[in-house]
Amino acid sequence: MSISVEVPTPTSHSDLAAWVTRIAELTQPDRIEWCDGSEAEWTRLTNLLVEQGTFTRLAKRPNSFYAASDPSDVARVEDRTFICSEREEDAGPTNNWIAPDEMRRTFATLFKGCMRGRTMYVVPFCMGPLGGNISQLGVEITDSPYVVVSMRIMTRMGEDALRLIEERGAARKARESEARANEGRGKHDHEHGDFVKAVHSVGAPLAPGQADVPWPCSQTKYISHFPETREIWSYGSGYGGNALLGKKCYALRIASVMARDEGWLAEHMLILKLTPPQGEARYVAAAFPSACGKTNLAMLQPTIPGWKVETIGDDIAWMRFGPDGRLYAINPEAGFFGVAPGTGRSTNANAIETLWGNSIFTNVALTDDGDVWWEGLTDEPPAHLIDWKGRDWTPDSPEPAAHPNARFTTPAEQCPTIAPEWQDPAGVPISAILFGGRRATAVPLVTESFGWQHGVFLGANVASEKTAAAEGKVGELRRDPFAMLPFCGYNMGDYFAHWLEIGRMTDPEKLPRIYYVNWFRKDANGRFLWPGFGENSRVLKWIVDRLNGVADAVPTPIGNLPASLDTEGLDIAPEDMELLLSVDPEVWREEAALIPPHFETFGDHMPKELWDEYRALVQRLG
Ligand SMILES: Nc1nc2c(ncn2[C@@H]2O[C@H](COP(=O)(O)OP(=O)(O)OP(=O)(O)O)[C@@H](O)[C@H]2O)c(=O)[nH]1
Ligand SMILES: O=C([O-])CC(=O)C(=O)O
Ligand SMILES: [Mn+2]
Repeated sequence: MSISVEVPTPTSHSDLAAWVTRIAELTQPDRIEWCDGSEAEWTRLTNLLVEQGTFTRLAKRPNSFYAASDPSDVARVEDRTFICSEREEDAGPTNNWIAPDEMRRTFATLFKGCMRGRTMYVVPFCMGPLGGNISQLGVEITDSPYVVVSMRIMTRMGEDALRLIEERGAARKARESEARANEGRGKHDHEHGDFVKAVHSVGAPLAPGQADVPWPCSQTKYISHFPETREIWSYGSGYGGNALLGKKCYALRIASVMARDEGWLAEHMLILKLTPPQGEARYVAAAFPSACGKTNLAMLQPTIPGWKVETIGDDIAWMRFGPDGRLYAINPEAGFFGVAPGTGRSTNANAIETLWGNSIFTNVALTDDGDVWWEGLTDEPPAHLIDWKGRDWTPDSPEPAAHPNARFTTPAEQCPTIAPEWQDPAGVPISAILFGGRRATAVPLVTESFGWQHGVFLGANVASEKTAAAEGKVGELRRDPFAMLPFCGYNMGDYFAHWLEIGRMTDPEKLPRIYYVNWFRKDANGRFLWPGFGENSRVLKWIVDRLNGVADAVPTPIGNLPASLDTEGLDIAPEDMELLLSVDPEVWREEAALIPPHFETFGDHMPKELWDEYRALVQRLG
């Protein structure tokens, strides 16, 4: 195949140049641009997006934009997400699988000419601080300028990342020629190339003269991952979780495979720093399913006096053992792609402060004076809005003004609580790991695991009521082990085994302690029993006090519960508090009965240790 435009290849990295040329020949764009990540490029592309009608410039927020997606392209599409491993068994029972050869044949047709009439952007990026040991490199090719500007907020994108890819390439070449000189003595490592290759198209080629739409996308969607070759191919969607390929596709699905192979962890976790009034700062990581409170907890404003929370990350953590045998975490992202609805001054003032400018708002509502609004931003809605579907909206309108999965894209460095060490390439040492989900019943406010293996058992059993972050019915209870169900790039049974293996890689004393939390318990009338948000600091305090050996716990069949929680100044009925910190053996026998069918889906990939934990739980429940 040939292409009528010249393919610029301003790089010394020959594999990268060859790959870009190959993709251009396949997709046939009208123009090709290499992104440098500069301010000038941002200005040019945001202006272009305004001209095309994708963006509306916000009069009230500097350098900020409103975008409304096609109404069919608002969330991750889990049933169109594929792990294309060589063996179906390696994708496991929780992932959709298509054989890599078959997927490649499909893509050879689907991507053929799919960028006609559009510009193909080449976006080099780094996940994690530039040059850091835990950081990883990638290049996304995309035909969406919305994706380019979003990637500039969410990753370290452009010139610097390209230079790192070129340096890696040069270093590899030097290693290879040395190995050749030593004639096979320097045996080759299994090399995966110097960067992850990610191809994205909205799947909406334009015929000559055909007018574009504000949000091009396709009814045909594929979000595909090739774990063995560390490649990502995404077609048909412009929505963040499907299209910003550094995020879920790379930093979770591909990175989880790298982490399995290399002895580290790539997790759907926030990272926060907690400093008690007197005493040492602690770092905590927490995994909750999508739209279950990670961003909120990461930016929490403690209601207990003297305690301070600072933010390292709100969605993804990469953790590796440091030289001292402790687990160190980095946030591989540079921005927040957060749920807008429910974010307001009373729930997450720090997020609101972060959003002062330089931000993109997708599927929120537009105010008459050129600002954005969503349910929960203010107590009183404005008298008139343009809703996310572009219609006039008043408080009497039957539908919400913002889509429930409306999102903001904003630079992490703008967060008032961002920790000074958030970009430390060495990461921060993790003292505690929290799991949780939305559970209206049964699950206490906080439970401490008996140890690492029991903690892995708790993680493997995470269940949550479904949210709007993915297509499907909201509210249904589903298992979401480690909050990684949609994000684990390999067999989840093997993933559980990997977590157990991590626990054997260091001195048990140096491992983080594992907790299970639930902010979402409801009473018979459907009202949340726990006030949540800033009050969650009371739970964090108990956890830190436990780490420091100064708080008591009561053993129960499911784990250790607080003997008491600091509720000073909290307006909560004693009977509610009692329910929040209770374990009903009858209810838990029913809960336990749901575990075997869940574990059985993993067949002989399910580690024996977790079955042991199940049997021990049943025995404790009597
Ligand atoms: N009741 C209650 N709701 C909460 C609490 N914390 C967060 N939420 C709600 O959870 C929803 C989304 O939470 P986020 O923090 O944005 O979710 P996330 O886990 O970061 O989600 P992703 O970005 O999708 O991975 C919002 O509707 C919040 O109002 C809490 O402590 N109590
Ligand atoms: O990927 C997205 O669309 C946003 C996100 O964090 C999630 O769904 O967990
Ligand atoms: Mn997420």
